[in-house]
Amino acid sequence: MSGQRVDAKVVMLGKESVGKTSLVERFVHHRFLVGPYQNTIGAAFVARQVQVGDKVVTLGIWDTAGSERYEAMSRIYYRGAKAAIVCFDLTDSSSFLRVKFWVKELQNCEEHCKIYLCGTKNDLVESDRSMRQVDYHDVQDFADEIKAQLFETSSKNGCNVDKLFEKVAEDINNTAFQHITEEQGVDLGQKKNAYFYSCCNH
Ligand SMILES: Nc1nc2c(ncn2[C@@H]2O[C@H](COP(=O)(O)OP(=O)(O)OP(=O)(O)O)[C@@H](O)[C@H]2O)c(=O)[nH]1
Repeated sequence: MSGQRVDAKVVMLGKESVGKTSLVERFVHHRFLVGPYQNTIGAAFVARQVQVGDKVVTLGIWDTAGSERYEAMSRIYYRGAKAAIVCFDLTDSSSFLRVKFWVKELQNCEEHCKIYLCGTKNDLVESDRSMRQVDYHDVQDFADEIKAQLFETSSKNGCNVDKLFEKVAEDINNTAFQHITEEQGVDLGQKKNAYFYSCCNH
């Protein structure tokens, strides 16, 4: 396996303005863009390599438009995805309702796509706890129910952003390795647990 490359499609989903583009910007370009909010039209693609042990995993990331106007198009982008990062804004309860819609879609149409829940704009709730509109326990219960991993991130200060994408790459690499090993008749006996990454400050 040494030196083998693994390429995988990753899709960003979630209501408009939850911060999908900002997450990708932070991860790929290590920056947070300030200025007037510009909604994504259709989708944008970017690729970044992540080192996982001695392997390189290339994540091909589709950043979809959150506006319901583009909903039908988003379906095109999650087709064949190995991972979906389903985002919600910790300061907007309606964005978490939208998460449930996307999770149902993925469960019905892309059963092999691994789901990651991502609560965004953690910096806002860290600076003022009254801004939190999405209860942590509700999300964790939902994540457990769908066997998803949960992250709370801030693209503004970078909290947990690399961890999220690195975990995606690691899981993709493990799955690819598991497939190869299973083809070779070896049982890895792996069991993955849902878990949660809280804020960096804790
Ligand atoms: N404070 C704070 N603001 C954020 C964060 N992430 C995004 N924002 C802001 O939220 C707004 C929307 O961010 P985008 O990344 O464009 O959201 P999006 O989900 O890609 O939006 P669509 O393209 O419409 O689907 C922008 O004004 C960002 O600056 C964050 O971590 N912290």
